[in-house]
Amino acid sequence: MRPMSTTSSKTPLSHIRNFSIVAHIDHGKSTLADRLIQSTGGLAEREMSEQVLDSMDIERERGITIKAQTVRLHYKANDGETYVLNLIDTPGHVDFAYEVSRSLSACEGSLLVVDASQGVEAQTLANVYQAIDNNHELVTVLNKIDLPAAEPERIKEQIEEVIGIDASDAVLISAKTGLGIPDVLEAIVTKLPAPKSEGGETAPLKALLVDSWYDTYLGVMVLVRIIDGTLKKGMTIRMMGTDAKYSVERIGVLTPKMVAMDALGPGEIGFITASIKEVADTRVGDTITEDKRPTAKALPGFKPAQPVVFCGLFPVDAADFEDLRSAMGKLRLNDASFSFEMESSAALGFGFRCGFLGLLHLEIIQERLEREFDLDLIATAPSVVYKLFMTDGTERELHNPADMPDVVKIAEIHEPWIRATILTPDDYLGGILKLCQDRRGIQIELTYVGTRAMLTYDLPLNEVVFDFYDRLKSISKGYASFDYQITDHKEGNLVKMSILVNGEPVDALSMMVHRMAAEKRGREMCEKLKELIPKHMFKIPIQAAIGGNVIARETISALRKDVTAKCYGGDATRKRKLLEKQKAGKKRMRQFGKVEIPQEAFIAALKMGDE
Ligand SMILES: Nc1nc2c(ncn2[C@@H]2O[C@H](COP(=O)(O)OP(=O)(O)OP(=O)(O)O)[C@@H](O)[C@H]2O)c(=O)[nH]1
Repeated sequence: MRPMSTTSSKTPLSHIRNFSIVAHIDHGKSTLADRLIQSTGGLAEREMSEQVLDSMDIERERGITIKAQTVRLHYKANDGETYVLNLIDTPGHVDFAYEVSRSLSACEGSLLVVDASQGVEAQTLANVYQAIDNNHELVTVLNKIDLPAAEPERIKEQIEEVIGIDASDAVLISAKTGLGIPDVLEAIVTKLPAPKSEGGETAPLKALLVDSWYDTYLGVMVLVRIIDGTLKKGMTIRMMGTDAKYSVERIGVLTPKMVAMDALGPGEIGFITASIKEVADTRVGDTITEDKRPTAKALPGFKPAQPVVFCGLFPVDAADFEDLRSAMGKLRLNDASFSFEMESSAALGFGFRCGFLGLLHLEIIQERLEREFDLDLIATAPSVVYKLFMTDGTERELHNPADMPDVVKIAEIHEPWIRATILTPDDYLGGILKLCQDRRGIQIELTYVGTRAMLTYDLPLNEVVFDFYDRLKSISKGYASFDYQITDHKEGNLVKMSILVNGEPVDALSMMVHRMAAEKRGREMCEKLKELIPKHMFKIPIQAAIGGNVIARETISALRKDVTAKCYGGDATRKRKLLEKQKAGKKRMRQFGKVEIPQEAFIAALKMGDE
């Protein structure tokens, strides 16, 4: 007898649909996914947490999806047949484009969700093109038609014009009220193709390793998509990329609750556990086969996601160093794209040099370390990866401005460039053009989508990692959308700018800048630091320098001995306030030689204002 929790497997291919949802952030992907789960009975209403698919707290708070997950739904269609629908969730943010692409490769179709009041945005484009690249069939879904501002007919035209796909039969829904959800389910069955399998269920096993994560109870879990053959419990599998062998312990699907299975057949998606020690032992994109009867040819693999932004993370309190190391180790268990190695800074002591997929990824990790592990951290200026071509013919990568070799030994410095797509209401176009121009951007294209401008710019990533996105949002009052991809490395006239406080270089503030922008940036940094560093008993010079050349300078004047002297003794409240202010200022300071620098000064100094 089989245990009760086990479901029999191997749905015929014709009755399987594997799909993703692609959308711009906030267009309602998670709300729609919840509705689909709810209306197919995957979870009883009371079990629905607000957003079932976004399982991590921070994701929920920020309303973004980070880790791709999957659910298996059972749907009885109008033709009377019951279908298995596998939804693979994809992250919506530009930093995680790589995860989007690997999730898409496990399915045959996508729901393209567009907010019927907002229309096509930058990430709609980026994500839909990725789906098209993966040969996906698309079902267009216009969401939020309950909103008075919804204009489904206009948005249909816009989709046809901008994306170039037929949107005449788009499904109109409100994921919020549930309107139109049955039509979405029906469209998934009738418009998206069933998976294909050349070999069928008796062929040698060929499965795609889609994702892996660490579960506290079950250990490493691997999400697989079966292409050919049958994956069974107890089978000895081999990962063709790493040549590692494992015995399959558990097979299951997420509904979204875990349900055990005996086997998975062609076209199916599920997870396995196999006593794999670390997530790092699994390689996303790898082909899984049966050890004793392997498939002849592996699937084309993915290239691993490369960190593109690096920064140093240091504990404010040196005693927290070991805690920081262990917290980072824990986060890495589930996030192989986050890397770290020990670093020591003259200014900040011991910490870690960390690599991230992008700025949002950096922020999320920093926030999780501070919140979940209760650590106070100082982050240094984010840096992109530069390629250094040395005069002796060798090539090396520079992740940290502090490691910059002697300039006379460098022949050329190359920096990464991106191609950015920006969609904005016409009113803000002027401001955005100026921002792109100030950041060394090269305009590639400017077209119109209705009343909105669509801009394509090539920009050095170095100019984007600081606060480009924040600036873009503030210039456009939040209306502009932005997406990018890294294109190539190009030679740049780059120099390392150091900041000296009271004659001592503060290594955590040094950064790579373009020669032409160095003076302006140096001046801004000095001015900001002048505001942010409290007065001391002596004069403090603040200087920006390239090599031995000082390019900007400010001086913080010396403090009068008694801060309350000006109060003439009379006003007691004012006196107390001043003293309190002074006391508060003592918190989270770092000592640099004789000077104390408040932590906020680092963060603020690294965000350069344009105006
Ligand atoms: N009025 C209205 N609001 C909706 C509808 N669908 C979603 N929303 C709201 O739109 C916001 C964004 O919805 P989400 O489902 O979180 O968007 P998302 O696309 O999953 O966002 P990411 O997870 O960041 O990719 C939420 O505040 C939803 O409540 C709808 O049909 N009508």
